[in-house]
Amino acid sequence: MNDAERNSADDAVERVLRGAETKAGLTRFGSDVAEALMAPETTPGADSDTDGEQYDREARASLRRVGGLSTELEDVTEVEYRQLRLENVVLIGVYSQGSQDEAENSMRELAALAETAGARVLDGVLQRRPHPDPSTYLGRGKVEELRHIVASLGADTVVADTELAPSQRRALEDAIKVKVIDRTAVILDIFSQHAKSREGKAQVELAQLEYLLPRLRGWGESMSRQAGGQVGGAGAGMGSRGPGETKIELDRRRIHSRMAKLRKQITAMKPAREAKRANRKRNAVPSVAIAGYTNAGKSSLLNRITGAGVLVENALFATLDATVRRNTTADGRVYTIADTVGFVRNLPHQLVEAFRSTLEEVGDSDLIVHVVDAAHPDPAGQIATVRDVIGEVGARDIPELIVFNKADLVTPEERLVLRGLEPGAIFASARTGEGIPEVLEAIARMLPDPAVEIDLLVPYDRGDVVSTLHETGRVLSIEYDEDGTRVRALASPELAGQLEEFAAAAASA
Ligand SMILES: Nc1nc2c(ncn2[C@@H]2O[C@H](COP(=O)(O)OP(=O)(O)OP(=O)(O)O)[C@@H](O)[C@H]2O)c(=O)[nH]1
Ligand SMILES: [Mg+2]
Repeated sequence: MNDAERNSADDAVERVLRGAETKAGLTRFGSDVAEALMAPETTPGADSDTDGEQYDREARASLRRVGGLSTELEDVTEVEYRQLRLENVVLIGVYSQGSQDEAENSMRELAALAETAGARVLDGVLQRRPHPDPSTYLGRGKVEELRHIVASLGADTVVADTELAPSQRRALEDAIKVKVIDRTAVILDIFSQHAKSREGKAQVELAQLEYLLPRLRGWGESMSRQAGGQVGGAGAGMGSRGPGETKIELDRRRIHSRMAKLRKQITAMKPAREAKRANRKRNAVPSVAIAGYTNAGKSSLLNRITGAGVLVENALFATLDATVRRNTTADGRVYTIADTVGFVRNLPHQLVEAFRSTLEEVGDSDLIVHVVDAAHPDPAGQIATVRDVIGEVGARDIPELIVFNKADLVTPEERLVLRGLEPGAIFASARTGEGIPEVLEAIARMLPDPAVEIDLLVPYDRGDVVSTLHETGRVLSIEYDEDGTRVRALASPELAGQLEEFAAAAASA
């Protein structure tokens, strides 16, 4: 291990921490973090432009690209940045007997994820075996095949469809000679590009560091192995406390302290969120949460419904922060409607916390509009995944309205199948507007009614009371008397309490 190597390793961790602090949106797993994760000898910069085979490890390591590049990039716009960082990837997956369809769907989803992250997918390779190989993920023979595929396509990155153990990743990189990342890294990368709120950014950075930590150890092992080799048997004590080891300790401490700081920040943000929610509860405005699998068209549907300018992208995970809008039913009742982050199968456990803020929105809602992509190859699987997660956040008892979106893309036969799957569902298209009136009608019908029935006599100069009832209660009848407006309505207990004087007036009139 030479000085240049040590310095650039230094820079990599430096960049992760600094990049995430200053520009969370630009911290990419495909680049900065992955570089930090990588054993120095397998950095693509060392291999891609030269024939790495000609050099021994140490020589190649000395060709390794050093950190300056990413600092230069910090000034360019995100679009340019993403173009510059476009990677050419090959996907790999392992599936066991009898679940080929599922494996292929999972690969398609991984391809969509990779594209969302800004990569170009060149190919995908699936291997059928009972379990992934513990040392190289794919079996030995397939690894060799993969090496040829990667070389002939000119791919620079391989993405595995599950989470790889740090040692598997290293072994694969050694064999294939390009960067290897896993599904979790891709999702983290997307999250870091899309998190917009302070809380979202903090949650994502925390998840990134959590992911980084055990892999840092893997990296440390490879470094101390090298150090041990250099020092030899006589200096075993020194070798085991070599520079690499100390550096890892230092990085680990810095990461731990950064994580502690982030956790504190996140805890501090929670009260603000809860206050906001409590406020909504106090006003007794019913809330609707739009939930569903990623890319189902939730944001598009919300746009159609409310004309809200929520970001829509043909990319998974376009939405990372809950977006709440206000809407009214045809009969004038006000409700809030919130967009949420898309669900994904096998959500990496580090990311569950990053989802919490939007999942809470779902758990606290009065109605869940569950949007399903009608054109997806496996709608039943998607519905099941979403319902599982809904159950996990304690929202199982909340009424659910299934909307098959993208109805413009399905044939009448496919509709029949979907109808059989979910007889109560509504077919809609955020693109053509089909079914949107039915969705609005169903929301109005399924919103909970306020619980208390009240009779009021409201003086004519208190028109505000009548409009409040229209907005937050349900007006059953209305008559105009000479001494005021007589209203029979359903209202929340809170509102009924506030309007007691008018109830008394009605009773004594
Ligand atoms: N053909 C068709 N495409 C649609 C329809 N609704 C949405 N889309 C497309 O589907 C893609 C995803 O839409 P979004 O609204 O971003 O999906 P989302 O569920 O909010 O996705 P995330 O926020 O990433 O979870 C976009 O390319 C939309 O244009 C539809 O009714 N028909
Ligand atoms: Mg969205």
